[in-house]
Amino acid sequence: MTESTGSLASPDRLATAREQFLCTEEFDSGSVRKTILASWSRSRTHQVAADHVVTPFVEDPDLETPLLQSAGAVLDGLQDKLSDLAVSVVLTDDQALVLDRRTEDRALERYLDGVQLARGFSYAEEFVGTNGIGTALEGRQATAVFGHEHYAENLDTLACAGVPIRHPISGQVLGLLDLTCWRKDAGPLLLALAKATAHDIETEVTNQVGLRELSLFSAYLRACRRGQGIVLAVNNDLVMLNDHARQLLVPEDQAALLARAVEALDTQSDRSLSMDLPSGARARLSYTPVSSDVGPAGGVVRARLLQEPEVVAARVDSRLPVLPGVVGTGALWARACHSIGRFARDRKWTVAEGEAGSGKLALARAAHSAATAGAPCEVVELAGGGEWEARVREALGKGLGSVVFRHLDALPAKQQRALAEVLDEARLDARVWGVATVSEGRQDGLDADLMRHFPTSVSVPPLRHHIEDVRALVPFLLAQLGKGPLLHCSPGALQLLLRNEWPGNVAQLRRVLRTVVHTRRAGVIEPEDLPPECRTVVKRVLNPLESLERDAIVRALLDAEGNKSRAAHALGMSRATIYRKIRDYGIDIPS
Ligand SMILES: Nc1ncnc2c1ncn2[C@@H]1O[C@H](COP(=O)(O)OP(=O)(O)OP(=O)(O)O)[C@@H](O)[C@H]1O
Repeated sequence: MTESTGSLASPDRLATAREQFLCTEEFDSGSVRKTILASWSRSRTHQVAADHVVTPFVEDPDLETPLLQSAGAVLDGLQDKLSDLAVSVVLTDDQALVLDRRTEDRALERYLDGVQLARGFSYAEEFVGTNGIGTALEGRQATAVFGHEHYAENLDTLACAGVPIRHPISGQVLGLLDLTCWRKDAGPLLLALAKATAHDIETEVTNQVGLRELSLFSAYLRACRRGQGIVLAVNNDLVMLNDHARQLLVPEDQAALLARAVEALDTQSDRSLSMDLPSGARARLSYTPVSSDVGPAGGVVRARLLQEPEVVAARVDSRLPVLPGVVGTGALWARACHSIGRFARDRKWTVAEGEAGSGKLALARAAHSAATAGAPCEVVELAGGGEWEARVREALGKGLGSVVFRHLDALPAKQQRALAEVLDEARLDARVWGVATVSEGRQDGLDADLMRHFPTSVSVPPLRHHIEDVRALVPFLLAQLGKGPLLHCSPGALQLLLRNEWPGNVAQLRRVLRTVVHTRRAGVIEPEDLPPECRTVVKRVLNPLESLERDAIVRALLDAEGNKSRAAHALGMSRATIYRKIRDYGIDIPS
């Protein structure tokens, strides 16, 4: 629904009402349309300047988006038709960042440059106040703003009509089409033309989505025809599963495989990996990205179950106690505990593979304690070179207990062969259990002779794949840090911890809690006690310089109660820079 523009008051009445609103005086609210009045109030809350436009600038906006590709031909056509008129055609992303602007009229073009309605600038309502772009996106509906209805004074000679563009399947707003002209030339046709153009772009998006999905579907069918295995195809809007996937995988396994496939979408490269599934199956996956004439279309995963069928059938009961010294009942974590516990009991040498800090060593120790309490557990660190051979011989020489070969993948190829020889010579019997920890995705590159000694493997899930275990990990780790019954988390703080991606896994959570216990020794941990990294949602591990910068921005934003301009000022940064960095670091602080 769009509010009628027939109810527009005369420019003078509107100008007076705006002046009075800005001076917080009594004014004739009947002369201002409801949507505009609501937007003026929001603009005031955002403390937008009413006498000029200063808005964030992004130097290199992403111009490779599907929306821009779909809109190109439509914008070219409209630009041709409007070539004799003083009308500017603007396309923004869903955050009101201007991606494209076409203006044939030189005077209008100069004016728009002056008010920063140009590529790379944001026209979000929180920066510019009431305007056809930001206000339409805020209300998620077609909106025209005429003359003095604009919040910022120097937009009052303009009229603009913005129409959100939606994804044909998900309905998600992808961006916005705006037409801007001089106020004196504007009429109801402006909004009608903007709506028709946005509709044409949506039709193009539909065609292109169709092309992408057709490419994905063809790749999926090719993979299905190639064999009897499990095949899944995914993109951000769509999931396809073949019959084998439905018959061989229980729903939890399907969900775990899909989660892996969706993560792989970001990489756009072929990948092969093995993973344990919640049901007890172990699967070997190969992921192939699919592209189409109009860009990336998604990816196809082919999977093969490696585990014996009877083992697959043995489901893990998540109510069973986990191993000693570790906590968590999330399906994938429980699966890893179950497998490694069984391998330790059966003395089957094992590789524990997983991301840094995910708990590989903790699991190895726990499995050792469960299987052979009282016997020694020797951990031999293989990263960083050094005299590992003597330590390995000494550990094996005890002839019982467990030996953890930590960071086995850090050993150069030649030394991996040397280790295989040491293990051959040792002629160990079933009293010794060996377990090696390796980084995610590195198992395949290990020396084949060495791998003969490690016939089984376990994937240790990253914390984000059993995030529910944060609830159990927090009290457990606090107790380890000596604060057991003294400290606990408030629901708000726990919520923040549960929302984090934890690229550094449990080790990162432990580090965070260690920081917290330095400042709060007893009582309740509140959100403000948590360090800045808990306010961000970022999927990669930041380097030290990036972490420092992120922390400084989070602190400045907290000090400024979420006000980005004040935070930017305090840090001596431009608003454009802080705006970009907030996006890059996934910082989430409500104003
Ligand atoms: N489920 C768990 N329950 C209790 N503590 C855990 C759990 N998972 C991990 N931890 C703790 O998290 C920290 C990191 O775990 P650990 O050292 O085992 O990780 P890792 O995968 O071996 O790391 P890296 O590959 O970096 O050496 C340790 O303090 C460990 O005790």
